[in-house]
Amino acid sequence: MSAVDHRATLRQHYRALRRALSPSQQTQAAQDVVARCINDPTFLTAKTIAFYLANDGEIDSQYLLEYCWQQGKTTLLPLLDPNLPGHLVFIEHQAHWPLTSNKYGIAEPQYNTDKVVALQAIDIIFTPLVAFDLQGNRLGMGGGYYDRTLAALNTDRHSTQVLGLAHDCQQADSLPMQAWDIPLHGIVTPSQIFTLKGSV
Ligand SMILES: Nc1nc2c(c(=O)[nH]1)N(C=O)[C@@H](CNc1ccc(C(=O)N[C@@H](CCC(=O)O)C(=O)O)cc1)CN2
Ligand SMILES: Nc1ncnc2c1ncn2[C@@H]1O[C@H](COP(=O)(O)OP(=O)(O)OP(=O)(O)O)[C@@H](O)[C@H]1O
Repeated sequence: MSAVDHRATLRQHYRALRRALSPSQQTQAAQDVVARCINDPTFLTAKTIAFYLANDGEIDSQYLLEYCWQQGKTTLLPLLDPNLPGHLVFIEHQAHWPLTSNKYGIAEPQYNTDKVVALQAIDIIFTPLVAFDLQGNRLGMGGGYYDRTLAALNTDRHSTQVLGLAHDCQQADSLPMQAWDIPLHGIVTPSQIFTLKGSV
């Protein structure tokens, strides 16, 4: 089986696992993630945090987002970059600000250059993922959006922490790595926070 086929098979497997979670399991998982984060020093000191709006059984970051609103943090959501196909921009989003649906049916903020935040100015980027391993490999939906966008962090000096947010059932023993993959600094699941080698 080619590497691409293998990734496609893995995607199907882990997407089915997360979609099989019941609404009450999803709610519990989303609440547990808040409990894990609110004692974490990286999270506590972060002022600007990028989230995503859950799709396809992904762990829901809405409670964590709402907690950040209460704490007065600057919260961001990804938007498919209208100027650079295949890339994301991170846009400020606060309670009740309008959202529209993108081509995948995922809600996203409206494009507004005044609200775009540069990658290096973000303290934590929570990424959605299909599967992760403890080497920091991330298997996403296959669009390459996060890898292309986060590639800028490979070269620049920065303190941005890229953290996967995932259900425990999305943990794989070992995922195939691609040359362009951007390793995660950590992974937050309902049961624990994994801090990986190389993070600050
Ligand atoms: N919640 C969330 N937001 C996100 C991402 C994500 O993975 N999750 N993305 C992470 O990069 C970007 C969008 N990437 C995506 C890539 C593929 C599909 C997807 O559903 N593909 C379908 C086919 C959909 C179609 O073409 O109409 C599929 O593979 O079944 C969704 C999002 C930006 N926003
Ligand atoms: N830095 C990059 N530069 C150019 N192309 C890239 C880059 N990163 C990824 N790609 C392209 O994107 C395609 C999808 O990549 P990959 O399967 O790793 O996506 P993914 O991480 O699963 O998706 P996503 O980040 O959207 O959740 C790859 O076939 C690759 O050609």
